Amino acid sequence: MPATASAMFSAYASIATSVMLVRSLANDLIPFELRSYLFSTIRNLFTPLSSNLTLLVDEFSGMTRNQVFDAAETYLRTKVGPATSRLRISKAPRQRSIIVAIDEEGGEEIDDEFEGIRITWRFFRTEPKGDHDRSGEKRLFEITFDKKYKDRVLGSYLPYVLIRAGEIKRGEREVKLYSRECPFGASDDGGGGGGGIWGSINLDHPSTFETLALDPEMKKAIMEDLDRFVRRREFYRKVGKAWKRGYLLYGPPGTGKSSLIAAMANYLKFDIYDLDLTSIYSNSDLRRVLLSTTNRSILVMEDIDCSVDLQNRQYDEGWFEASNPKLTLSGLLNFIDGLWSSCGDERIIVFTTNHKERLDPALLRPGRMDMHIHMSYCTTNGFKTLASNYLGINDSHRHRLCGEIEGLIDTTTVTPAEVAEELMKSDNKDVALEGLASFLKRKKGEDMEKKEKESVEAGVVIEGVVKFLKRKKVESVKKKDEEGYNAVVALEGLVELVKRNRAEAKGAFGKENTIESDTNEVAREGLIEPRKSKRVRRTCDDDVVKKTTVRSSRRRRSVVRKKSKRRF
Ligand SMILES: Nc1ncnc2c1ncn2[C@@H]1O[C@H](COP(=O)(O)OP(=O)(O)OP(=O)(O)O)[C@@H](O)[C@H]1O
Repeated sequence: MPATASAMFSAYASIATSVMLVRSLANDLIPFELRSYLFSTIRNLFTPLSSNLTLLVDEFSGMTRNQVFDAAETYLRTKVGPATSRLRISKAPRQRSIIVAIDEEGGEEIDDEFEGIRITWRFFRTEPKGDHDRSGEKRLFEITFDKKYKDRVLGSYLPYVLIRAGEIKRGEREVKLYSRECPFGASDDGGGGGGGIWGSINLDHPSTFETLALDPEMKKAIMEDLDRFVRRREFYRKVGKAWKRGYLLYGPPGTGKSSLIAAMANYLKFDIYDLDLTSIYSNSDLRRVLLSTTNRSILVMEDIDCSVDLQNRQYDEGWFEASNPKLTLSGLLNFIDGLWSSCGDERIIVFTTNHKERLDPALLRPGRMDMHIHMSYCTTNGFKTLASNYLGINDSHRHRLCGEIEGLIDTTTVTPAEVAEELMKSDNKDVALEGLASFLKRKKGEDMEKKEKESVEAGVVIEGVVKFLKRKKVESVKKKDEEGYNAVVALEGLVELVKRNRAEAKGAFGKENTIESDTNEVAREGLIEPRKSKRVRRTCDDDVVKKTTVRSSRRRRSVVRKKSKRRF
């Protein structure tokens, strides 16, 4: 027995030595490529041929996220079948619905079928290979299917997964409100929007176009404008314009500017980036912050007239800007319609102001802010919407006080916020509407008192001017001073004009909601035919004054010329 064991051991030793010798000879004599080929041929001889093909989907593609991976995560949530044994659920604070996802740890397999092709998805992770491996843990999906369907899976199935994932995301999407001063510091969804510069929370603002107290025509116009904007990707590309749109919302405080922005975001499911310009110190700061916003978003700059002193355009250009890297108007304009504006798609920019007249004309120039929306004091239509929202009162169930209230609203400067406040005071319709009616009567009294006071003050000033002019006219006639006389007559004309405008303005409250758009731009956008285009402009008190001024001063000049000829 021992002799046999020793013989076996020596035979094994000599075989092992020969194998090692052959191997080292093969390594030395046969090139690497030929060796691999031989080994794989031998291996294939003993392995049954697989009819399956496996695709690997990494989480990252270079430095950026792999869109197929992200789409698969979303898509597979809807593919949970009877074979699935573990699911992962989550809900971030303020998120409305529970998110169900496949369990990444359990190596779950999910079967899917597409046009008769059976496809199996499997999720797995790869651990870093030792301390030297800097790539860290990797997350992957494995997609397995019959090889013969390779083209259909790559050409039809995967694009379908991408589209479906987009639809699912849009359907369950929560609108986010991003702010640089967000108390949560980072996005509460763990999502990457904002690149760390912005923090976000879910936008819980319930405002919608249905709840907004606005003129129905104006609501329709804004909604149509938004719809047209989002479906015009190809149009913007064709005409060589950045895919963005600017809205200027102006009007007194409490007329619904912020509510309209929330309604727009809820309607389009666009995130809101709320930018406080006072926290921006330089143009490069602005550029950095704006570049970290995402597509399909609304960038809001509220109270633009008081945010920063953007009036001094003469200092913006040239050496001054280079030596003072502060935030300037030109820096801002560059983002609205300069080269930087083309960075990103489907962007909406909204400026709000309580004082449009204080804005630099450069900001208002056509093409900068595409739509100027006047948010007015409450109108009858506005009241009807609020009464329906707050008390469930509508035209078929009109309250006895509605007529009186509508009459009062027409002649009072009251904001929708004030009306809403009164309507909220009681659930009882009688009590709430009686409260509103007496509030409006009080307000109307105050309005009239204020107007009367202003009118008396202005009247005193005008009378003083009239007396002064009469004296001067007599003096210039005595001195035969034709130039002085003409000047006095011209000034008299102006005084008359002011008087007339005051009378006109007394009747007008400027209460209609209006939209102004540059009609060339409107024509370009295909809203109206170019030949019918004209500047759409109505109802602002200032406009009434401006138009009258132009017309009347022309008339006045000819009257002055005739009169002075007659006199001398
Ligand atoms: N047009 C409106 N339709 C419905 N509700 C409105 C409207 N305007 C104001 N409100 C109500 O008044 C509140 C304040 O309005 P909002 O903040 O939108 O006004 P704003 O014009 O943005 O004011 P500010 O200029 O002071 O920011 C809102 O929460 C809403 O309840």
